Amino acid sequence: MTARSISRFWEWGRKIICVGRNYADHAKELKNAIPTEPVLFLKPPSAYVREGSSILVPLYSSNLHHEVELGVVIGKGGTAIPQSTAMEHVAGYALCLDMTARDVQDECKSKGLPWTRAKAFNTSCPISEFIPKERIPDPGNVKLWLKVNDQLRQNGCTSQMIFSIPYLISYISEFITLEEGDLILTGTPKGVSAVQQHDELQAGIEDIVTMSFRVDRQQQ
Ligand SMILES: O=C(O)/C=C/C(=O)CC(=O)C(=O)O
Ligand SMILES: [Mg+2]
Repeated sequence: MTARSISRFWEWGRKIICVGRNYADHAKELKNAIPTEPVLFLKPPSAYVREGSSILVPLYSSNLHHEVELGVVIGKGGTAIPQSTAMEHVAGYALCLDMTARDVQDECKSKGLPWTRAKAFNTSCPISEFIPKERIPDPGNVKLWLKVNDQLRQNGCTSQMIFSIPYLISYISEFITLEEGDLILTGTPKGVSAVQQHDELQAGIEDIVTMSFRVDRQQQ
């Protein structure tokens, strides 16, 4: 039996913990208040989709949005991790999209319901290859971009995050034990917008990684 490798963390079936409203410019574009503590939600491992497969617009949505985000891959688990040692728990990173059925999310928000149908559907978490930790020495200062059909829509920097990666690891692990293979999505900068069937999405982290996905509609 071959040993499993963290470089294929998406196969491990571990948690995907997402941080929302972590960039003031994105919170403002959706007319949300700037949070005073992290806003969290979860996606299941069935949300993962890799390059070569399509992002599927759920049958029940007509307003699917892209959100480009830096993902943090946990290499060493822990509970109540102090900020001072939080980065020792990081194995590496991945470029991620937090695909969001915005129409469904708006409906959930207006009814005071959870965002699960808007955020956790199959293919709602496209990811790049695994990026070893050494390749991003300062994850708090890297540029993220996303194009739709060659048009730049998002162009932000992780230095704009309200809550830093060490803070998020410490905050989350106070009440959710982090495990090897978990992924934390750290929120999106401004520029989110709708995608349509047959669109081509391209995203990148500086010259470190790029990825491409096609959008299709879920079949009946
Ligand atoms: O509150 C809203 O209207 C929307 C929030 C999000 O979708 C949060 C994120 O996922 C994010 O900021 O990355
Ligand atoms: Mg997001």
